[in-house]
Amino acid sequence: MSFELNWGVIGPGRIASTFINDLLHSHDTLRKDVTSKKIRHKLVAIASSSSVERARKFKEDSINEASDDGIKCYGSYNEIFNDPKVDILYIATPNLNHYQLCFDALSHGKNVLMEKPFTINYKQAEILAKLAKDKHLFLMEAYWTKFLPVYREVYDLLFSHDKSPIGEIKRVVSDLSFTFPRDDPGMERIYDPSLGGGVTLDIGIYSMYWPLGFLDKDCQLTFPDIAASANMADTGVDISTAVILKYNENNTLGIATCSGFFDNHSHGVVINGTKGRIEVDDSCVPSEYWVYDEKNEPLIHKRFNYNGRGMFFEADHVADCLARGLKESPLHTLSHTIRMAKILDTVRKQVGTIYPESLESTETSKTK
Ligand SMILES: NC(=O)C1=CN([C@@H]2O[C@H](COP(=O)(O)OP(=O)(O)OC[C@H]3O[C@@H](n4cnc5c(N)ncnc54)[C@H](OP(=O)(O)O)[C@@H]3O)[C@@H](O)[C@H]2O)C=CC1
Ligand SMILES: O=C1OC[C@@H](O)[C@H](O)[C@H]1O
Repeated sequence: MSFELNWGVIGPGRIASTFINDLLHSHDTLRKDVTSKKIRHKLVAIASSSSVERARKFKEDSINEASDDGIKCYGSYNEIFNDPKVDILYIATPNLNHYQLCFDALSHGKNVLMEKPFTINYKQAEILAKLAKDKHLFLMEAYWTKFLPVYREVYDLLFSHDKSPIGEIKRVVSDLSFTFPRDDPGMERIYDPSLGGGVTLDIGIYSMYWPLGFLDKDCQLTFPDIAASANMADTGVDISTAVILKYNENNTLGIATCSGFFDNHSHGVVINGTKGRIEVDDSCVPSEYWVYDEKNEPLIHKRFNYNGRGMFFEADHVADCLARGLKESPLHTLSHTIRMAKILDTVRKQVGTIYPESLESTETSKTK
């Protein structure tokens, strides 16, 4: 029996277009549940807050005709919350309204895949997690990196065997940096504090998730000591940031950096152990990893190629969770999301990225 998941999209912009293209049009053989027809994804509705024409344009641009089985287009977000055909909403708006939209979606009984950063702050993240639990709905932060084959294999190498090939993990160093041109209109969401800008919430989250995921994988350790510092943009948000996370219980260090000043072409992640190290090419979209022993001898080198961006790994995982009746991903739990939200709050406080009170608020109003 095939499980069909009916998706609705809120925020028909850049990343939503990539996600939908992956979801519907990638037939990669690594998508075992899709190629075997165990799960089937369907897009049933798209909502734009600007106009119904914008939703229609998104449909025309992102979806081939074969996938258009009567997709509804709405000119307001509120309408999609009330569409009974929608099983799960993928919310892909800029950071500023993540909390409000997710709150409304859950309140209307919809499961949610919420783009990163999950919320503006920790308090909002906690409220959403509790709401999903109270309403028995599925909720996951769209930290898609965690579902890519490189992340999964490295994780399994380190934690699913009797012996890790690099001994005890002692340090994780990671970076994610891109050139974010100050005057490019598409960069508004990075520079504008009223849109929840700053590199910490935009890309720092990717580099910080490696230390969190590998040094405190089950979020069981005491919250780490954090020291953060940043270069600031003239708009008052951080644009190049360094964070140290010190875990006292297992005596480990995470060093996570991110910058909007340059593209980092060097390896994005190094996991140092007592008997070797693992390097990963990129902290956001990893496609390759290397394992070395303590004498710097190469042990493993593996590269993955697939068709599409790879956001389908996350989407297929979500479908599998829903098919199994799960309300939370076992791989990317809400504890991870809430822990990360607390780390992000701490970093922002230390570096001085301040948002308007309206963004930080946990009060909700009705979405139009
Ligand atoms: N997983 C990943 O790899 C990536 C994730 N992201 C995340 O996805 C989210 C969206 O990013 P991106 O797609 O680049 O965003 P866009 O700037 O393309 O905006 C997405 C859509 O959000 C809607 N929107 C709602 N409110 C606003 C507002 N106040 N200002 C502007 N647009 C608004 C607009 O659609 P309409 O008006 O029609 O409703 C817009 O098209 C961000 O939170 C970002 O962090 C971004 C890039 C990559
Ligand atoms: O999530 C993201 O990943 C890729 C970056 O280019 C983008 O700014 C960010 O939002």
